[in-house]
Amino acid sequence: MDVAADDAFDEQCDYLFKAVLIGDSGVGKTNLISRFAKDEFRLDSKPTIGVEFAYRNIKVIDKLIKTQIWDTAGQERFRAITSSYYRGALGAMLVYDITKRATFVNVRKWLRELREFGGDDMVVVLVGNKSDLAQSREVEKEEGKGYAETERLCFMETSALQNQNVEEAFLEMITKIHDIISHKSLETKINGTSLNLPSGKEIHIADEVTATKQPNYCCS
Ligand SMILES: Nc1nc2c(ncn2[C@@H]2O[C@H](COP(=O)(O)OP(=O)(O)OP(=O)(O)O)[C@@H](O)[C@H]2O)c(=O)[nH]1
Repeated sequence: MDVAADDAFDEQCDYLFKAVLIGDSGVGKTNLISRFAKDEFRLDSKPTIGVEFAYRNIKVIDKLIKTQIWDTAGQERFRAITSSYYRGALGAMLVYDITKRATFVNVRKWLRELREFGGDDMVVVLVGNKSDLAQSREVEKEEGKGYAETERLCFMETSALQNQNVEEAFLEMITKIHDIISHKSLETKINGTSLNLPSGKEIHIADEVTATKQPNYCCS
């Protein structure tokens, strides 16, 4: 999409979603985002410091959705303030490296943080990245999948390097968020309150969809 087309999309977009990536340092968060947002990959990428953003515009059914994707450092000393990182996020990708067991063990720690600071309706996708390095695998696919099922998360193995399942993982998350938003909008309309902003756009952030307490959505 060129800049003019991007501006036109902004004018017409129905939803703005915020999504965050979390996981240990070096698991490939930055490269997953740059693959999805710009179709780029860097073998020599440096650790993220603070927070970075990327955007991707897509159409889901009849709605134009702009997704703002937040990337922060896996390393504690470079991390942004946790509560503001999660604020307003409707989706999260929790990433581990299939060749480093410690990054999978730490998924539990990241999930605790996410459940403490994130919204209750947040769509969470557990991602085992670097599937191109299957010969050095330390976490079996079934183990990742099993853990995701236990915790009611979506699950996918990806390779940012080979561009495998990256689009699918992000689209799974965005489509699920869209489903929840559509459901909530319907509920709101039935209850007689409009979510429309003065501009006529329905810009959704977490506060508008966390009215009821529910567990995180899973892929079933
Ligand atoms: N083989 C392979 N290498 C990858 C893949 N994704 C990322 N990498 C490499 O892994 C290293 C770390 O990638 P990053 O994307 O910077 O990792 P990160 O999770 O953002 O790291 P922090 O910013 O420190 O939290 C880089 O050398 C990447 O080139 C992948 O799918 N396959």
